[in-house]
Amino acid sequence: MQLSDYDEFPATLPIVVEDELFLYPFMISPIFLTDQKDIDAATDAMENNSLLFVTSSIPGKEGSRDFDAMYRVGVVGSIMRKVHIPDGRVKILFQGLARGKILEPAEGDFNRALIDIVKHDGYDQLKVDALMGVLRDKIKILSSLSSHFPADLVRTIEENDEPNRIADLVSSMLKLEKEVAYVLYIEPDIEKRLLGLIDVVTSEIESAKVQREIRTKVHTKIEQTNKEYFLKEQLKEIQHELGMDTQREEEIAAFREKVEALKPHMNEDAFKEISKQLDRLARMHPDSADANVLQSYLEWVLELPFGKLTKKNLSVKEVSKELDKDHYSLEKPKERIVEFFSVRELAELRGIKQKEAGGVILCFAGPPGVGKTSLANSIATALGRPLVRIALGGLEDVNELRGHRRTYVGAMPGRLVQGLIEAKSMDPVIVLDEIDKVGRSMRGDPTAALLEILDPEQNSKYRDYYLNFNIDLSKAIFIATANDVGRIPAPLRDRMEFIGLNSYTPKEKFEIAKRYLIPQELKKHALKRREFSISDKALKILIDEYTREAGVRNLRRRIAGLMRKSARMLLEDSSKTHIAITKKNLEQFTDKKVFEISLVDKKPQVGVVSGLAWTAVGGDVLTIEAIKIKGKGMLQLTGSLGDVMKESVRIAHSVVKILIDEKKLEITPSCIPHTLKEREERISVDPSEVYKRYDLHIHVPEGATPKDGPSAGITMVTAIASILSGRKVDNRVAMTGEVTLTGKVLPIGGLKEKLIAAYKAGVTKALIPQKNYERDLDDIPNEVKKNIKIIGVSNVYDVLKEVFVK
Ligand SMILES: Nc1ncnc2c1ncn2[C@@H]1O[C@H](COP(=O)(O)OP(=O)(O)OP(=O)(O)O)[C@@H](O)[C@H]1O
Repeated sequence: MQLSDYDEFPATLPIVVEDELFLYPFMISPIFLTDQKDIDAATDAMENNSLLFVTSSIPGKEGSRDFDAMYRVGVVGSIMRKVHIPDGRVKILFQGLARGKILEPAEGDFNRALIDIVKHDGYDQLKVDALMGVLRDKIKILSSLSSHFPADLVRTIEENDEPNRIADLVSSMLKLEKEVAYVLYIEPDIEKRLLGLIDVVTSEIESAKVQREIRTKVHTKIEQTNKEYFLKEQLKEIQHELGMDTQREEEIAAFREKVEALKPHMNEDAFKEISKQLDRLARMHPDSADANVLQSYLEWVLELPFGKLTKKNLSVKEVSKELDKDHYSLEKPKERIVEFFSVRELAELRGIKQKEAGGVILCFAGPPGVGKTSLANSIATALGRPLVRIALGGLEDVNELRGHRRTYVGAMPGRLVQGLIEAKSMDPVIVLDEIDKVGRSMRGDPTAALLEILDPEQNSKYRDYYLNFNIDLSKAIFIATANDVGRIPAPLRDRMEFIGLNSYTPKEKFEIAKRYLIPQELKKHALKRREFSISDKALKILIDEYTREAGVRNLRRRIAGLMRKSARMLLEDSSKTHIAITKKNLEQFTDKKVFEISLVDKKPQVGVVSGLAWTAVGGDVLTIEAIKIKGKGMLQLTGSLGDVMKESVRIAHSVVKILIDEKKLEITPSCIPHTLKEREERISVDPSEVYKRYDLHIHVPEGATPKDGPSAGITMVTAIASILSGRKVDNRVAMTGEVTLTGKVLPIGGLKEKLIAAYKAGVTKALIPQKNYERDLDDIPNEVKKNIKIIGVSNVYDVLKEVFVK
């Protein structure tokens, strides 16, 4: 349809209002109609084969089809095609023919109005040509800077002479805001219109230049990102073509299948959390960082042994059998363990829950290598449960135990949860190794976390921060190990039942090696019994001179070393069928000797005394040294002594002073430094002058090792008494005992360790508090009792009677 088909204007035409586009004559544009009034107007125009008037809505009034919401001047044109789209919209292809103007709205169900064609004013050709020249030049510049102006459009502008048409074309390409576009569109004076357009194009050029500058700056970066983006997209496309992206769907489906299978075994809380995270993963872009985090979360949680139990009933008989099978001696600890499990078995038989049965935790306490972990191992074997070992000593952060929240970079579940996963069962035996080392260098509050883990009231709802749901730990059996019970935080200590393990005597070590370590190591080294042997003498030397330890860990290593060498010799020389290690050739098989405990000095000395000490790694013999320097009765202490030990030296000093005052410790005049006058005039001096005129310096060697405790009391008394009285002390006598100001001797701890150490150091006589003598002597190995004369002492007089060389 042509405009000329309408010879009569003004004419009443249906009106369509366009909310987004601003149309110009001579443009062919698709228009989507959603408003019923627009659809009706277009339908009317099609049915009546009439022209259509299309105008834009006034900014801010989009959506309204009232007359005051639309611009008065628009485009008269015809509908080339009309299509109904399935979603209810109607699409028309509209060809603009002329500029039209609403003269007067008309009545009707849809918008109609009396429309007239807007005629252009006449113009000065010369001026307009000049303006058009300027506009064309500007457009050329703009097209070189911006992709909005394609080259063929520039050509059309060059070839066309109709200024209004060119103005329409340029306006349409500039994507002007509606208001600006409308002002230029309705301008009747073409000169003004062209000038307005030149202004707009000039400012467009400026902004295009700035944009270009910015773009060059960020160009390299964007280029790189774009390159990666496109490569990734291409890769995805290729994967899609090859059907490889179904892999992810399969992965999600596999996760879902697993979750469903585990659902009956997990609590509601867990199911909800896991399902939630799985749904999130399914919605995520597979390459996003979050997707990776969730993926590993799901991999972890679905490994948890939900609902898996070993199903074996507790049997004390088996526990006892296993303990005997793998351990020599240790009668008392074994007995205590069996008693502990008897209570549990009884409670189980009678249907009493662990909570009600008291639910205490076993703790094996003793020096390293004496079989704490190995006892726990036997318990696990007897109960048919897997063993999980959690080393608390190496932990730096309490969240390593409880899990890091998922938002933390590199987050993982806590060690306990990892342990359950490793054990593949919810009721393993969990060994909390070195519970006494907890909390000293850790971030967070490990005691609180451990209390929750160990408390049967709370551990059925144990929450790991990473999992973010509760799990039931109450089926697991916890066993703690510690070197020094005193260092376990008090609240934890209250929950535990301690089973003490002590250092082994050389004879015990010998038996353990013969019965257990050698056969076990033979197996590990693929050696047959007839291929390797070690004589008893050689084994004894190995124990005494090549290891220095409370337990047998290094001894095991030494034996393993012998076997490695033997295995090599057997392989290298096929004529050899047997390697025998004897006292003579032992040195060729092992490296340097380490003397276990240095032997005490056999030579009696003044001011040098052997004291017995207990440490977390076993007993020890400490030499205490005292010297006197002329002075004013001051006391100087060195050797990293703790406060309690310092106090006990002061007490000892006072006790000796009183002994001197009461003439219980003989001070010969030669011990006292006399003045010249006293010497010349032979003035007799009171014995008390000895402690007034001498400063004392007390030192405990191995100065870098911290020492504390009151049990060196009688040793200090001896050292001070010896130095002041000038009497020699028999160093083969060693002693331990706290001393009071009145000279009484109080009992001490760790007696067994101390006496074993004394025995190893070649001590012949040991002075111990009378109370310990009466109470603890049964625990001391016979081997020690046979070789050392043990004497109970109640006060310092008893001590001094025994120590000096006559
Ligand atoms: N009485 C024993 N009978 C047989 N073997 C023993 C005995 N005591 C210890 N062992 C062996 O000594 C080695 C060290 O023991 P274990 O690892 O249990 O020491 P531990 O007390 O747990 O030390 P730590 O405190 O350093 O962990 C083990 O190989 C164990 O088999």
